[in-house]
Amino acid sequence: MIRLEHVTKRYDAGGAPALDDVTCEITRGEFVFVVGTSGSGKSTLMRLVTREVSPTKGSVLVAGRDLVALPDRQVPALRREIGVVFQDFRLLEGKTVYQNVAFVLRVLGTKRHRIKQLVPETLDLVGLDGKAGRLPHELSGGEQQRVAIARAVVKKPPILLADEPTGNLDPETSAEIVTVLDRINKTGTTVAMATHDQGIVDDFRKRVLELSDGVLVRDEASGGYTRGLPAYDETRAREGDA
Ligand SMILES: Nc1ncnc2c1ncn2[C@@H]1O[C@H](COP(=O)(O)OP(=O)(O)OP(=O)(O)O)[C@@H](O)[C@H]1O
Repeated sequence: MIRLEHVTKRYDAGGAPALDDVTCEITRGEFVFVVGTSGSGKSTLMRLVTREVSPTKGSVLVAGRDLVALPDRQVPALRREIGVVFQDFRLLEGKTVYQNVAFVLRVLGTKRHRIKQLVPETLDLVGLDGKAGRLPHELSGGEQQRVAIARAVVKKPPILLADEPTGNLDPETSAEIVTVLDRINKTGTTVAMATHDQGIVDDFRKRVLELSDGVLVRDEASGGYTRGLPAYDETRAREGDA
């Protein structure tokens, strides 16, 4: 679904690379945390996937497209396949929750009856049923982030990128937001979430990609598990039954 091959990104010619020879693959349906200290390259990785920036070297493949070769006129079609959530919720302040989410579909030219179906369904998915008529300033931070998530996924994109989505939230609300992302992942959406929050990474055992000064230094399932372990567990369970 997302593949980076030997990707180097330099914003300034001759400067230190924001990403340095990164190769990784996120397959369809995965949920991956992208971790690393501030400035390690997490946002750059996300921006490469949406083609906000292009690699200095290497290739980026997203949903079957080679983004280096992709003509500019096809970038909007690429972005229709990707929902994005940020740390600051970026809601339209004068519009209600419903209008914020419906706006995306209006821009895409979705038929009115379909909008009337999709918006409530999506508000329900993110746990905002009953809040459709509220304005953003009448919501808590966690609720505002749920609106932003609803807006990102209402067009049913196969990929959801979340860049520090819990950066402005307390630990309990952060866990609720990641639970919402996990629920969306379980509907089949591939999710990549950049975070500094070690507590979240520890609590939600997912694959972790760790960047350090632009270098991919870790790529593993969280909690010390390897991706082979579930099969081993099944064997143990059978032995336990016998
Ligand atoms: N538009 C830009 N122009 C120049 N340098 C940039 C630009 N964007 C990012 N950088 C640099 O690239 C490096 C990686 O930045 P990036 O934003 O990808 O890191 P990050 O891990 O997302 O950090 P944070 O957690 O603080 O958001 C940093 O050294 C940063 O200063």
